[in-house]
Amino acid sequence: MELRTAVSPRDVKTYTTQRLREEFLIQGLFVPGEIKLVYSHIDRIITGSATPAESALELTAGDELRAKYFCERRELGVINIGGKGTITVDGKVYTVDYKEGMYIGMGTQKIVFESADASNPAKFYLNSAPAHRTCPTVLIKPEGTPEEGVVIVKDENKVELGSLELSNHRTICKYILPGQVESCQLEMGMTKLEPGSVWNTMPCHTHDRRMEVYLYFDIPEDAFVMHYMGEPQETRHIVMRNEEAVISPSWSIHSGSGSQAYTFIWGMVGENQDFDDMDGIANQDIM
Ligand SMILES: O=C(O)C(=O)C[C@H](O)C(=O)CO
Ligand SMILES: [Zn+2]
Repeated sequence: MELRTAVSPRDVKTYTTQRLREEFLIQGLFVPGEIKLVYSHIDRIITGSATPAESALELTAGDELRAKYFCERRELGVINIGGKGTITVDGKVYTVDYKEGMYIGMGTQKIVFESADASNPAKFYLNSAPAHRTCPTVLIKPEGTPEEGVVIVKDENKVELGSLELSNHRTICKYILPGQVESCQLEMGMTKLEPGSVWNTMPCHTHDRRMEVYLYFDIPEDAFVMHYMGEPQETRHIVMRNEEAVISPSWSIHSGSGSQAYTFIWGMVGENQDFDDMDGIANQDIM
């Protein structure tokens, strides 16, 4: 498991492009046959991927957690951005299709990822946070019919924002947050830019109560997203390619503009679970 330490905004504003990328950018996700995990000291979020190919992949704690199993003291959010797969949770098999997700509660001992078709592997994106109690494990579907152990994202948690005129027309789909799926601190969801729109999270905001990680995807090889970070008056950028993630400290803005429309998954952990608890920054005030 790769370890990333916490950083001060006083230092970050002196960083070069390369240093910013070393500190905040997560590359190399979704390698077939591999689990990749990045442990950040910032609210102790773990960001990663499980991409089972010919054989199953089991999520293990690794030495870094000093735990008997990964979820001994942790909760886990998963969203699949690849082909159909299964996640076996303490022996119960869940089929998780493209853009479906799971919340896996603290205390789960055995988590195994498999793809239905090794030639079109599942790409399970993972966000994990320390947990203090066990919340129910559920499969999360953006659409469909509720059933035992399966939660459908409510219409109220599919929020259309922005406009084509402002180049930020997008839909936020909230998978894990209070009133949708119960968790200890993790919030997770997906935002899709409409064709012709390129800006996410603009006007931008910070929320010192929570850190955030973005995974950008649905980006063609010759396209990119300019991710903006930093204190509102000390903005910096990181050039992001397809299926790359970026760690956003709680003091940092986190916005992006792409060379064309894209989709991203956001995950937050920290002091509260109030999605709307944001400190907006007027466009006139960023530098
Ligand atoms: O495009 C957006 O706006 C978002 O998706 C905002 C993120 O969900 C976020 O930053 C929540 O704090
Ligand atoms: Zn945010």
